[in-house]
Amino acid sequence: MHSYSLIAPAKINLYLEIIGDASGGYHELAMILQSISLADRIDVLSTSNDSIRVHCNHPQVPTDKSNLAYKAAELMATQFPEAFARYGGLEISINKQIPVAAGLAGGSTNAAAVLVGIDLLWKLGLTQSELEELGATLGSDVPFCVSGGTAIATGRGDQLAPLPSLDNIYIVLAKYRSLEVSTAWAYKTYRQEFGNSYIRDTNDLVARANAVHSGEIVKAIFERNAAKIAEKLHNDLERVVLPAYPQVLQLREAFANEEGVLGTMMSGSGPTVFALFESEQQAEQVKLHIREAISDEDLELFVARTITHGIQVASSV
Ligand SMILES: C[C@](O)(CO)[C@H](O)COP(=O)(O)OP(=O)(O)OC[C@H]1O[C@@H](n2ccc(N)nc2=O)[C@H](O)[C@@H]1O
Ligand SMILES: Nc1ncnc2c1ncn2[C@@H]1O[C@H](COP(=O)(O)OP(=O)(O)OP(=O)(O)O)[C@@H](O)[C@H]1O
Repeated sequence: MHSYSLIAPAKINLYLEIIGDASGGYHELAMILQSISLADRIDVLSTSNDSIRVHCNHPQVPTDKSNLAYKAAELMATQFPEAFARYGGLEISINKQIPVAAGLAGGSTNAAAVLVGIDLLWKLGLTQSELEELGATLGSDVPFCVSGGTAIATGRGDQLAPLPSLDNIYIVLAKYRSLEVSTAWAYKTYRQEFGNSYIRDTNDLVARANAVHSGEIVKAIFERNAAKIAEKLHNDLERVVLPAYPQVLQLREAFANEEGVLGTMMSGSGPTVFALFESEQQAEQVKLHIREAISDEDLELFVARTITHGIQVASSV
């Protein structure tokens, strides 16, 4: 095989609680991550030269060494120099459907797809946990993007425990195209404003267990009860992003006033806001209403659904 075409799904955060400081300027988290059907397509191709090249159909995405997909390929070339020498260079094409800098792990899922694609292309036979470990060196969201589905993520977001998979909960996602929120800014501002309220002694296991409130949403996930899950959505980063970005707050309020919305929340560090629905029809209807209510061409709206997997192979040649 000389090329693999992969599907790289976005994620939403059903739950994000900041528990404390971790090392290296990161924060210790308790999260629930969920893969969704909104996805990019990544083609990974072996070439006869010895270089790595990235192409993307989206003008906002860099194609140089700063692209996370490039970094993933470079990491594999460094980790497996013999395979790199044997199989030659790599050409990576990104067909971007996931909005950029949106809090949906767009770059992270591209990197995860490149790790999976190169593993197959070079017949390395890496395990899922080996791929996740490599992914963690590229970014906190990358390990989840490899396996996907529904999972609890702790540590800096890279320690994963799978949850029962949630299929076919419908979602509307809303994002202003030109609005970007820096993830580093969101965490730094949270630390400055609320840092003294989280658990500092991270070795105190009882204090930590009491501090994490994710128990109820986890129970609702085990029951596969969409309405209960939607009631327990939570994201600590809303405390800094909503006051600083009135447009994100406006979207949160717009969804909250719509009929059929089970629950609404900002994803990750934003600025995407999502809402959950029992049916596709309700989701489509609310998408239409929001489009009418906020007649701004900068607003992007998508209907998606929860899915049970991360990176998947679409085809190989
Ligand atoms: C907001 C989320 O998307 C929620 O899933 C993630 O926590 C962020 O994941 P990511 O974009 O893959 O993050 P990284 O590329 O690892 O880190 C970007 C920046 O976010 C901050 N960061 C990230 C993760 C974490 N647990 N604590 C942090 O403080 C750090 O300042 C870091 O420099
Ligand atoms: N493959 C990629 N796809 C999208 N953006 C990329 C990629 N590689 C690098 N970037 C850069 O990373 C920045 C963040 O984009 P990305 O779409 O990954 O954010 P995000 O969805 O907020 O990620 P997360 O939810 O993991 O914090 C962009 O502004 C872009 O310049």
